[in-house]
Amino acid sequence: MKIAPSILSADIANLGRDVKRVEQAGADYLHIDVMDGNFVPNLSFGTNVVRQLRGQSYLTFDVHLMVEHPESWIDEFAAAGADIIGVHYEATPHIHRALRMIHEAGKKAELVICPGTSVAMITDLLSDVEQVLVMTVDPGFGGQHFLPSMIHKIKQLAEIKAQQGFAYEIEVDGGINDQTIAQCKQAGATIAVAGSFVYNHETPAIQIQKLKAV
Ligand SMILES: O=C(CO)[C@@H](O)[C@H](O)COP(=O)(O)O
Ligand SMILES: [Fe+2]
Repeated sequence: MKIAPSILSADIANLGRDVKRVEQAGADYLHIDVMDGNFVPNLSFGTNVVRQLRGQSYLTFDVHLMVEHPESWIDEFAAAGADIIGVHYEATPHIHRALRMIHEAGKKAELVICPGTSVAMITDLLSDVEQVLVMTVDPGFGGQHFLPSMIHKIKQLAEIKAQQGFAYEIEVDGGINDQTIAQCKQAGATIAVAGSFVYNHETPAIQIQKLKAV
């Protein structure tokens, strides 16, 4: 599986150093959580953080937009250096337009679903995305417990992918550690985001190796 450390749990006063640490440890993506205080009850990073880190890292930037009306932000995050832009199904009545805008900006489109959204709601969109992100916690905070009841969605997405011949990656985000990642992998997930498991440890590289070993 690809590993995408989430900088939400990094030491923000030493963000550049913490990004280098996971880059050198073999991380595949860098997961950047963008929160607007409306769609989720928290604030995090803006375009300036993406732009500054872009100058320092060759990792694929996986930008998870937890903002209302993500259409207003797609071009700005694309210009700042995002490689993959994730938009929540629940964040806009015009999700198809948002996904199209990501492609028009030359980036990979990711569709994200909250725990309360079923796969049935997004089947008409699956041919239009490079990545689907199944939230395995309620979005907004790091360090929450994994919701095992989300596993069936990963299985459903993996089945549809095989049946229809789609190539989307299946990403999981929230409460991922060296135990829960195994369940996700078995269900068909191909990318795992991990924040607190990686960064709430004095040696993030050891944590990444543990995840990669699964
Ligand atoms: O999108 C989010 C939270 O809303 C995540 O990307 C978190 O950053 C994951 O943190 P952990 O659950 O791995 O600590
Ligand atoms: Fe995230």
